[in-house]
Amino acid sequence: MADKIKDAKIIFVVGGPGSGKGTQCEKVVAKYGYTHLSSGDLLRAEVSSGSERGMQLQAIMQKGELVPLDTVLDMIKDAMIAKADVSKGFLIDGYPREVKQGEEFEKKIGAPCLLLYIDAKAETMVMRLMKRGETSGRADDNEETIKKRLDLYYKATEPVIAFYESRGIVRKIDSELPVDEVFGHVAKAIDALK
Ligand SMILES: Nc1ccn([C@@H]2O[C@H](COP(=O)(O)OP(=O)(O)OP(=O)(O)O)[C@@H](O)[C@H]2O)c(=O)n1
Ligand SMILES: Nc1nc2c(ncn2[C@@H]2O[C@H](COP(=O)(O)OP(=O)(O)O)[C@@H](O)[C@H]2O)c(=O)[nH]1
Ligand SMILES: [Mg+2]
Repeated sequence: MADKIKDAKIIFVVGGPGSGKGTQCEKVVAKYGYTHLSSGDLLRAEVSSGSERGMQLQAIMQKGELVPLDTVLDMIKDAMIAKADVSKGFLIDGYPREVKQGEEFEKKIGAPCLLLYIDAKAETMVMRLMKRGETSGRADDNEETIKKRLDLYYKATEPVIAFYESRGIVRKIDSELPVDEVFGHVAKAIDALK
């Protein structure tokens, strides 16, 4: 299976909750035709299915905690295999959430060629999420859960960026700018890939 995906580019999209990962990924899909896999969306789809597993996931997500590593990784892997024949590249959005998740991904699937670090200030992220919460219907877009997601991001996910920085594949993107300007920088990072 892993050989099928071997030649496709793998891009990790990492940033805090509400930093704009999903927004930028959509634009990358439109311009480059890459496959966007949001780990959060995959989990929410499982929740919507009403399965037993979905109900367990919902309880974890509502608290802003991390779902067990194997669960998310299996979902990502299955989604990648399903697209392997047609995809030139994969945007892995919202994963890895902790260094261990990155290590397991590489063991089971492959190495990323780029990590897009979507960076916004904490207060910006909170503001965006509160706004998104007015219409998103997401059980975790509320003040209390947002705070927990942010705390966990700084504690568990930021170390992921340092881990890949030592490999020279991190591109830090200032996500305080207007969406199209942010995308300009994202596109530059992708164009630089060979
Ligand atoms: N690799 C992942 C991705 C998501 N989650 C769970 O799913 C929730 C929502 O994830 P996601 O959609 O990625 O949300 P955020 O990054 O917080 O924000 P977003 O839409 O806003 O990217 C997380 O809080 C977490 O409980 C997880 O455990 N592990
Ligand atoms: N002003 C501004 N808002 C943004 C930008 N990017 C995303 N948003 C808004 O911020 C919210 C969170 O964005 P989203 O892409 O869902 O972030 P994610 O949680 O990182 O996936 C959404 O409501 C977006 O409309 C940006 O560059 N500028
Ligand atoms: Mg998102």
